[in-house]
Amino acid sequence: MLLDADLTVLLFGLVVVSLVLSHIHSRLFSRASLPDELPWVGAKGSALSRAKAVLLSVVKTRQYLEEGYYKYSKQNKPYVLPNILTGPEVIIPMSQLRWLLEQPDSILSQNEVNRQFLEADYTMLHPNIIRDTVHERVIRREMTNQLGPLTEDMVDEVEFALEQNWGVDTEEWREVPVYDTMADIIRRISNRVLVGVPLCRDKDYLKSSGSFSRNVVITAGMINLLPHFLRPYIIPMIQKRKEQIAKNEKFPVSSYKEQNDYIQWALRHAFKHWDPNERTSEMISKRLAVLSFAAIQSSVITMTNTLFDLVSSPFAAGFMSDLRNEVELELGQESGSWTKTCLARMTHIDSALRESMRLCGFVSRGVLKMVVAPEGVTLPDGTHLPPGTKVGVSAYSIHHDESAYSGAYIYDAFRFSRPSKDAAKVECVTANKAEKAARDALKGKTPALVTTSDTFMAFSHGRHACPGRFFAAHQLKLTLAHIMLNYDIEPLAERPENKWLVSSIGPPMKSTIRVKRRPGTVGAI
Ligand code: HEM
Repeated sequence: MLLDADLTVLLFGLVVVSLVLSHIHSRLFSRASLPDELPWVGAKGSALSRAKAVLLSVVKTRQYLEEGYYKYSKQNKPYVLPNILTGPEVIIPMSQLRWLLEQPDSILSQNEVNRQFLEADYTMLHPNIIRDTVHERVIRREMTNQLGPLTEDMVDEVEFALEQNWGVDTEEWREVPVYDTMADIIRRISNRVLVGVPLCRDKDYLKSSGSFSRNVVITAGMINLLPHFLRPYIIPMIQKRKEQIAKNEKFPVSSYKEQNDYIQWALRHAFKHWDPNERTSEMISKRLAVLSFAAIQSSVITMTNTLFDLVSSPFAAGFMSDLRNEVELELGQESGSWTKTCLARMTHIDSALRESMRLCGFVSRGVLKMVVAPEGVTLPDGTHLPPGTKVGVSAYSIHHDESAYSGAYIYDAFRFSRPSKDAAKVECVTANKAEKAARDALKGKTPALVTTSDTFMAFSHGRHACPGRFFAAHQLKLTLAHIMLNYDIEPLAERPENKWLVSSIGPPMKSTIRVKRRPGTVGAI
C-alpha cells in the first residue's frame, strides 16, 4: 500500500517536473511562428543563441531596447524583443506608430496584452472586468468631470495623510521611507474619491486594499485564492446605497443627497447597464478592487520616482525653492484656496512630475497590442505577423532619445514648463475637453502632464491611453505642491537606482529621505 502511495507521489512529481520543463523549453526555444527574416535583439540567429537571449531578458531588457533602437528602429526596421515572461514581442520603428494607433481593436488588441500580462482571467476576479471596460466609461464621464468639486476633499486628505506620515516637527529632521509613505498617502487620497469617508480612513480597509494591489502583480495567477477582501467593507455599503436610491425613487425627499464617489457613479452606470450581472453588489465591488489596483500603484510609483529625481538632482535646492515659490504665488492669487484652475497654473509642478515620468516611468514599451485577426497582420514594411504576435514601440527608447530630448538622461525638472524646441515637437493626438483645458491653461506653449504624444508615452498613447490620467495628474500635483509648501527635504548625493525586471521598471522600495516640517506651516493649512 505504502509502495503504491510512494509510486503515485513519484509519478505525480515526474508529471509536474516534465510539464514545467516543457513549458521552460517552449518559452526558451519558441519562435512564436515569427518570420525568419525578423532579427532578434541580443541573439545571433541560432536557436541556442535565441534561448540565451530569452533567458537573459530577465536582466538585460534595458540593454536590448537600447541596442534595438539604434540598430533597427532608427533604420525603420522592426525587430524581436525576447521576453521570458510573456513571450517575444515585435518592436516596430517609430515611423510605424501612426499605423499601429490606427488599427482597429478587431485586428490589434491592447486588451489582450493586458489580459495575458496580468493573467486577468485568474487575477481580475471576473472575466467581464477586462473584456467590458465599464469603469473606463465611469472614469471618463464621472471622475474626470468631478475633479473640481472633489478638490476640497482631496486636499483635506493630502493634509491629513502627510501629517500622519511625515509628522509636524519643525525642529528635528525625520527619516522617512519614500515608497511606503507615498503608498499610504496616495492610497488615502485615491480612496477618498473611490469610497469616501469614513472607509478611506479605516486602517484595516486600507491595509487590505494595499495588499490586493501589490499582489496582483507579484502573484498574478494566485490572487483568486485570496479571500474576497472587500466583502466585509464594501458589499454592505453598496447594499445600503442601493436601498437608499430605491427608497428615494419611490418616495423622493429633498434632504436626500447622493454621495460623490466612485461607488455612487458605478451604481448609476450599473443600473443603466444591459447585463444584470453588472448590477450586483459583488460585481461592483470587484470592479472597484481592480480599479484601485490600476489607480493606486501607478501613482505611488510615479510620486516615489519624482521625489527621488528631485532631491538627487545637483540642482535640488533651486528646483525645490522654485516649486515652492510657484505654489505660494498661485495659491496666493486664489486667497489660499486650492482650486482646479490654481493647480492648472502650477506649470513647474506639472513639469517636475512629467519629467520624472519621461526619465523614470515604469512603462518600457508603449502601445503594446496583440494581433487578434485570424489571418494575421502585415506591417507597413511588408513583414507579415501571425495571430497572437505582440507588437509595440519602445517608449523607453524615445523617452531617452537625444534628438527628442536634449540631455535625455538628466532630470531637468522644468523641461516642460519652459517653452522650448522639445515642447514644440509635441503633437496632441487624443485631445478631449479636459485635456484641451489643461493645455489652454499652459497657454498652448508647453505640454501638460496629461498630454500624450509620439514622444511621451508614460500614459500610453492613442485610443487606449490611460483614462485615469486626469485624476492621476490632479492627485499627484496636489501631493507634490503640498510637500513643497510644507516640508524641507535634505538633498541626496546620489539617486537610489530603479530596478528592471524583464520589461518592468520598479522604483527604489526601501530608500529613505530626511524631511522637516517648515516653520509656520503647522495648523496653517
Ligand atoms: C501616474 C499614474 C498612472 C500611470 C503612469 C498610468 C499609466 C497607464 C498606462 C501606461 C496604461 C495603458 C496600459 C496598456 O494598456 O498598455 C493605463 C491604462 C489604464 N489606466 Fe492608468 N495610469 C495611471 C493612473 C491611473 C488612474 C489614477 C486610474 C483610475 C482612476 C487609471 C486607470 C486606468 C485604466 C482603467 C486603464 C485601462 C484603459 C484601457 O484598457 O483602455 N490609471 N494606465
